[in-house]
Amino acid sequence: MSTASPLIIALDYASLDAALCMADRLDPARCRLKVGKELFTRSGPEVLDALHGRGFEVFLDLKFHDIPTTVAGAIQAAAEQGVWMVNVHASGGRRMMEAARERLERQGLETRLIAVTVLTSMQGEDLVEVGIEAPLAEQVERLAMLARDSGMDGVVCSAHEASRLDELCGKEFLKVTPGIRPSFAMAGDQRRVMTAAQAVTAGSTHLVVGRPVTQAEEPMAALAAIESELSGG
Ligand SMILES: O=C(O)c1cc(=O)[nH]c(=O)n1[C@@H]1O[C@H](COP(=O)(O)O)[C@@H](O)[C@H]1O
Repeated sequence: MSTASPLIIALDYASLDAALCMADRLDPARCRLKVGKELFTRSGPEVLDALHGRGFEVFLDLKFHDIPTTVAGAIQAAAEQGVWMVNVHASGGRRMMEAARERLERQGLETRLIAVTVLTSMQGEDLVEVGIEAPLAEQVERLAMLARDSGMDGVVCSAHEASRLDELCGKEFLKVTPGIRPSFAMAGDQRRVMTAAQAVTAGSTHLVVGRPVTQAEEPMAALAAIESELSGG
């Protein structure tokens, strides 16, 4: 099932059963789901079949970062499982991203391909520690433009950078933003956070939401509260 909702719920669980339990409480007409490293490493492709079978579109978030041939092969493998979106780290560089794009095109695969700029858990001082002296916003812009020029459909960025990336890369370029904290939720380990409504106003095209929905007593009620924030309610 295809949905017009910008919401992507992160199924960050340690077991297939726990992930499917949550999926069964959500509605594929009102959100997409994200499968990340922990769940996929434990369950393998079985989780993708199970979620597709329930009608969900899936963002497979494995953030590949390796030599170009290895990443191109991994992206092909992901796309052949029928996922809606996959990602790489933009810091893997132009040749890596171009190889991934080329492989999808050669195989006629339509999975959306995006690149992570700077993780939303990072701040300027974290970048300095890994040898990047540029201000965080500048580093995000640099990686987003490199991603666009290397054929990516969009980027993962925080909502704080979305409006600038709208100007630089255009509206069509996807801005997938984690670090969404509805007015009722805690920031936790996230550093660059915004509410869903603020993020969409800033130019985010898709919003990744994990714990504010998955740890809510009533996940669909939490999702409905976010929808209501989005529609100005
Ligand atoms: O690629 C991602 O999805 C991602 C990139 C990023 O910069 N920051 C980030 O938090 N994420 C993911 O977004 C989700 C956020 O979950 P919550 O913090 O629980 O809402 C997690 O699954 C993270 O792995």
